[in-house]
Amino acid sequence: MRIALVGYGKMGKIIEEVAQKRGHSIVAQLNETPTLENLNNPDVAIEFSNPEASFENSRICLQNQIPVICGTTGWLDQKPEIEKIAVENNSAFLYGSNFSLGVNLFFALNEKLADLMKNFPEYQVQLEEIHHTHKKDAPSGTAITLAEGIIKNDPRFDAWKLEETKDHQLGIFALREDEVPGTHSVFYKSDVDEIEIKHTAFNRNGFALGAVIAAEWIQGKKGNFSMKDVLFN
Ligand SMILES: NC(=O)C1=CN([C@@H]2O[C@H](COP(=O)(O)OP(=O)(O)OC[C@H]3O[C@@H](n4cnc5c(N)ncnc54)[C@H](OP(=O)(O)O)[C@@H]3O)[C@@H](O)[C@H]2O)C=CC1
Ligand SMILES: O=C(O)C1=N[C@H](C(=O)O)C[C@H](O)C1
Repeated sequence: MRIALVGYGKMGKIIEEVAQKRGHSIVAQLNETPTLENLNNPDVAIEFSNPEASFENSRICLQNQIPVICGTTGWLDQKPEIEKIAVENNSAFLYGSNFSLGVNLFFALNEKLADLMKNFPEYQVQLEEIHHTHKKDAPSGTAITLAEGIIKNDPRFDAWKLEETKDHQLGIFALREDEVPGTHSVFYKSDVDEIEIKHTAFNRNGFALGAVIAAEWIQGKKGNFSMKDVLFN
């Protein structure tokens, strides 16, 4: 497979290593807006750039019928629009707030736990994410997906907010520490005890492998997808 890396920073470089080990060719390493020329005729674009650039990068690829695997977080208000562009151009788009297998299993566990806990209001729910100090967005995309998973299953909540849980708003503490690759916890705390589920990434390799597996999976497909389609269907 010919892969264009749109965003060649910390993630782009690890994705390159993983993709080459799996026999793929890297045909573009871009830290600028993609064009038909600099994309160099890829089978897929893997987009890990920054919140300001991501929508435009995906738009350009999709309008040229290049499928996009997008891992950039912090631009989600524009997701419905990019999904419309994917369909209108008969192309394919897959967004994942987190591409690691472990986190996608954690997402499923989080939803099951939220469904179980919805009948026990004595437990206060709180989310926490910890990331490296270079991270541009807060809360993390992964924490937002976790919050959405709880809101979907527990009618006590209808929105998320930064900081502490209050009334119908589920709280997310976003902490920034040194070089932490990504740690996410969900706490259910009562007066007498606490239940905690936690995912800790040791490095970025799991995110990169998931993105390459998604790029392999999307070949020949049309429409909008998520990692649930790749891993669990
Ligand atoms: N979904 C997932 O599993 C994961 C998602 N992420 C997300 O991926 C994104 C990137 O993370 P990370 O690699 O750590 O960040 P980095 O800052 O290390 O890399 C981002 C790269 O994008 C480049 N860039 C800047 N402007 C553009 C543009 N217009 N078009 C293309 N590239 C551009 C930057 O170049 P320059 O430095 O020259 O500005 C930089 O090299 C973040 O949003 C992060 O949250 C991260 C890990 C896992
Ligand atoms: O910026 C990062 O590094 C990460 N971003 C993603 C997010 O916002 O959830 C995924 C992972 O946690 C690392």
